[in-house]
Parts: sequence; C-alpha cells; structure tokens
Amino acid sequence: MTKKYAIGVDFGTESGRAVLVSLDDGREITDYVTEYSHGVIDEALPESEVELGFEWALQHPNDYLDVLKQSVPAVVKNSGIDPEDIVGLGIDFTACTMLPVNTNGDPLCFDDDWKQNPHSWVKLWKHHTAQEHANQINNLAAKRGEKFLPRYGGKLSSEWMLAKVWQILDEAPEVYDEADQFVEAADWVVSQLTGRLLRNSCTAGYKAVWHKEEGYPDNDFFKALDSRMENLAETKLKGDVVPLGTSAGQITQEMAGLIGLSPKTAIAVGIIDAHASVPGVGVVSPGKMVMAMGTSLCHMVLGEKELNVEGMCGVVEDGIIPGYYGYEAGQSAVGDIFAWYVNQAVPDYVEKEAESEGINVHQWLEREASNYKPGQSGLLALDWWNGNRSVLVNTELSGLLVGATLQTKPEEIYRALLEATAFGTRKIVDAFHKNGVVVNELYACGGLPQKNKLLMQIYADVTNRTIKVADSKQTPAVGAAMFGAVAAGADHGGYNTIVDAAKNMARIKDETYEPIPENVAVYEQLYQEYNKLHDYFGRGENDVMSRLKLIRSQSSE
Ligand SMILES: Nc1ncnc2c1ncn2[C@@H]1O[C@H](COP(=O)(O)OP(=O)(O)O)[C@@H](O)[C@H]1O
Ligand SMILES: O=C(CO)[C@H](O)[C@H](O)COP(=O)(O)O
Repeated sequence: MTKKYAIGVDFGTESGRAVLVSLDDGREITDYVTEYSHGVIDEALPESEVELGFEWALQHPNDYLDVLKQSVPAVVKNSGIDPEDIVGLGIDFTACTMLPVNTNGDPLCFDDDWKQNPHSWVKLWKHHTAQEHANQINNLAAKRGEKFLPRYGGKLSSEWMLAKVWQILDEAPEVYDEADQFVEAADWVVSQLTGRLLRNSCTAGYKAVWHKEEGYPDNDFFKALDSRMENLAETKLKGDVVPLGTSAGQITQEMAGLIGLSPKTAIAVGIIDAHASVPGVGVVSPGKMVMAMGTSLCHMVLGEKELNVEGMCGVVEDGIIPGYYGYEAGQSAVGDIFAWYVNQAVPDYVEKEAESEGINVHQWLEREASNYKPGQSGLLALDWWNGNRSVLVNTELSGLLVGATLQTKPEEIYRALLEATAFGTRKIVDAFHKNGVVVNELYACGGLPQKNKLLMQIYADVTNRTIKVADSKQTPAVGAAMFGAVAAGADHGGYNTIVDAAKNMARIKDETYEPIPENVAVYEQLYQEYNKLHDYFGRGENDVMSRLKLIRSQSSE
C-alpha cells in the first residue's frame, strides 16, 4: 500500500501553520506558516474609526480562511505528495476564541450592518474585559453550590465562553439577539471545510462548561444570572457536542478544489491547541504532565478519577484522550513576559551587543544569565504580567519584581523572569500532585523548549522532575494531524484510535533535562519565598494589584 499522510493545521495567536505528517512514523514532511494579516486586533476595528478599550483582543475570521487557502496548498505542493494519499486533516485552535454567527453560519462581522460593532467580531482567548462577568458567575455559582464549579477549580475564567457571551449580552444586546449561535473558532473553521457546524467536546468541555452526562449548567442558573440568558444552552449554544476523534465529514468539493485536497479527505472535529499536544508528544496515560510552552503555558495531565484541584482550568471526561479524565491548568503569559522584557525594558547596549554578535536579545540574555547560580541575583518575581490563570484564576493580578538594587543587571532580571514562570508551574504541579492527580514526569513542547535551554533546566530544577522534550517543531499540529488520521480510520490508511495514532506517530528527543540536586535545594528555598509573595498579593491579604488596575482603567476613560 502507498504511504499515507495527514495534515494538521494549528491556529495560534498570531499565525496559523499547516504541517504535512507521515502516518507511518509521524515525520513532519513539510510545514507552512501564514501570518494573520490582521494579527491581534487590540486598538481599532479593521478599516474603521471604532477604537477598542483596554484589554480587548479580537481577530478577523478571514485570517483563518487565509491559513487554509495558503498553508494547505503550500504543504501539498512543497511535499510533492499526491493529494489522494492525504487521508485526513485535523485542526487545533486557541480557545476560548469565539464568535457570533448568523443562521447561515456566517460571522456577524462579515455583515456590513454589524461590522462596526466590536462585539460582532471574534473574541480571542486573551480578550480580558469580561472579568466582572466572570466574577458574578463565580459568586452566584458558589452561592448556589453549583456542581460544575469544582470541576473548574472553583472559578470560571473571564477568557471562557460564558463570561464572553454575557459580556456581549450586557454591552451589545442587539448583537446577542442577532446571533443565531456563539461558536468556537475551531468549530467554525471545521464548518467551513465540511459544511457542518458541530461542537467538539474539548472546547465545549473546557471552555463552555459542558459535561458529558450533565450537559451545560441548568437553565435555572442562567436565569438567575440574567433572565435574558435563561435558554442559552438550547439557543445560542445549541447543536450537537461530539467527542474528539469524530469525523466531521469529508471536505466539501468546493473547499477541496480551493485548497488542493482530494474530496475524499476526512476532516476531524477541532481540538484546543494545547490539548492536541498531549497525543502529539505520545502521552496517552496518567502521571505525565504535558507543558505546551509558548506565549502562554498550558499544563495537561490525564487521570483515572474526577478529582477537585484548586484553580485548575478544568477536568473533562474524555476531554483529551478517550477513557481518561483530562486535566488542564495554565499560565496566561510565559514567552510573552520574556517578549515584554526584551521589547520594552532592555537597555540599548544589550541590543547593540547582541546585534554585533549576530544573535537575538533572548539568546544574549540567556547566555549571560547562565553564568549566575540559582539565588545569586537576589531577585524574585511574580509571573503575573498577564494575570494568573492557575491557581488563583484572576486576570486582575499583575507582575512584581523584588530584590532589585543599583547593581542589578538586565540578564539577572531576565533570569528572575524565567524563574518566576518556573515557580508558577511548580505551584500548578504541586496543586495536582498533592490532590491525587499524580505528576511524575514532565513533557515539554511548543516553541520555548527549542529556544532556551536555561529555561528548561530551571524548570527541571524548580519542579525537581525530569523533562522530556518533543522532537517536533509543531507538536499541536502533529496532534491535530493524528486526529485527522483517526477521522479517516484504519480502513482508509489512518488509525482507528488516537492511542494507536500516538503510539506510531509521536516523537520525543533522546536528550532530557534532569534536576541538578544543588540547584533543587536553592530553588526550594526561593519557592517558599515565592509562595509567600503569591499568597500575600494573590489571596486577598493585599489587593493592591486590583486597586491599581481599577485606578488605571478609570484614568484611561
Ligand atoms: N530564546 C528565547 N528564550 C525565551 N523565550 C523566547 C526566546 N525566543 C522567543 N521567545 C518567546 O517565545 C514566544 C513564542 O513562542 P512560540 O511557541 O513560538 O509561539 P506561540 O505560543 O504563539 O505558538 C514569544 O513570546 C517569545 O517571547
Ligand atoms: O487557553 C488556551 C488553551 O486552553 C489557549 O489556547 C492558549 O493559552 C493559547 O496559547 P498559545 O498562544 O501559547 O498558543
């Protein structure tokens, strides 16, 4: 039989990339990145005078279609592979990245009547202006003892579907009324490929509080929140929720022609980007935490029971690998914090030296920071530059650096920021491990493990665990391609289960990061100090960060 292939398309924050993968061994034959031409829309609507407020983050649905139209034909062409041998395609997406659509499934922002209204656009996962709505959802759910709340670590995030939908209802009731449905971008893009709008159980479970047995929260709860939302589940969130690995159908003739695939290609239902990384690195059993490390960091681990863990993003049965409870936690900025430092705060001389050596500023800072021992800088930071996703679940929190003196060097601050993110991860690992969701070893994927060895060693030392690294540049896309192979099925050259696909296709580097005992000891001391700052600023003893944010938003009105 001729070799078979699948395509995984990873829709990230700034760009989308297609990867063509061999189904024999997971080898990535070729990939192609398409930058979103509108990027993250955070200042004004495209071709419009309408300005956006503080912490808005929108996207343009056409950018997603451009990824399909540019990246997919490019990987087919560059590989020279016959499209008939590409049996499946899967996509993964950031989430909750959601949009209102009309009865035809078209985004409201495509309509001239609606495009001047910011609420008609795609709200990106990091759109952070629905915190007040999230707070009210959480308070009411806690007061009513809603069963769903512990499954989300005791708090729903402002990044998720319910807070975003309620914000739309509150601030633009006309958009809420006009919308036939609110859908995840992952599901919308699949509908553009197949002509069928299905909701995948992964985004529905983690981001829209859907449960395999219980469905969405009761109408009573929605009614108590806001009587206008009483029937949200049957109206704006209507439609079948289907398990991961389901085929959404074959690609439409029209789309197949447009993007250069065979009309027989099976399309998998979508999955969250981070979650696709789990089979992508070959993790299909408990005890192994997968860290998708990029602009943000998502932590995923499988368990055999549904347990409550403080501040986790969620536990969803079959949410990642069928047969297991999939747990997720996360840090809403990691690479983004380093980017902030490099772009906003590094002195000129560092940029000049890096440039004269032909390396980038990250590489320069990493090299210089490697000359320090743990604790030597006397610095300690809190990693909340984009709020805290786990375990505090509060987007009002902000960053902190203590210990700076007149002698402090840029590379010491850079190192303190790397360490802060590692402490944030340690907090998450401990929260799971101590509550019965065992974490014995760590698997890292995403851009950061390829870029920064010091960072990875610090993570191994701070967590006192071995870290294995994906041997793939595009792990979520490889995971998505695996789901594409499952959608095709073994009879058509794919696989029948995601476990079979992962066993054959996932690849891990030989080199691992092992904890260094003397570093582990110093970091243990620093972590205790981090914990004190964490609780002081994060657990209500001192809410200066929330007050500053309030003053800031009042002052910018
Ligand atoms: N050498 C480096 N060390 C640490 N962080 C880096 C380095 N180079 C780039 N970054 C950070 O990596 C992040 C991008 O990660 P990547 O995984 O490629 O993106 P994404 O999360 O969008 O998929 C950026 O936030 C950037 O600041
Ligand atoms: O919340 C998410 C997963 O649950 C987002 O998809 C994720 O944080 C986006 O990450 P990145 O920009 O690093 O791909």
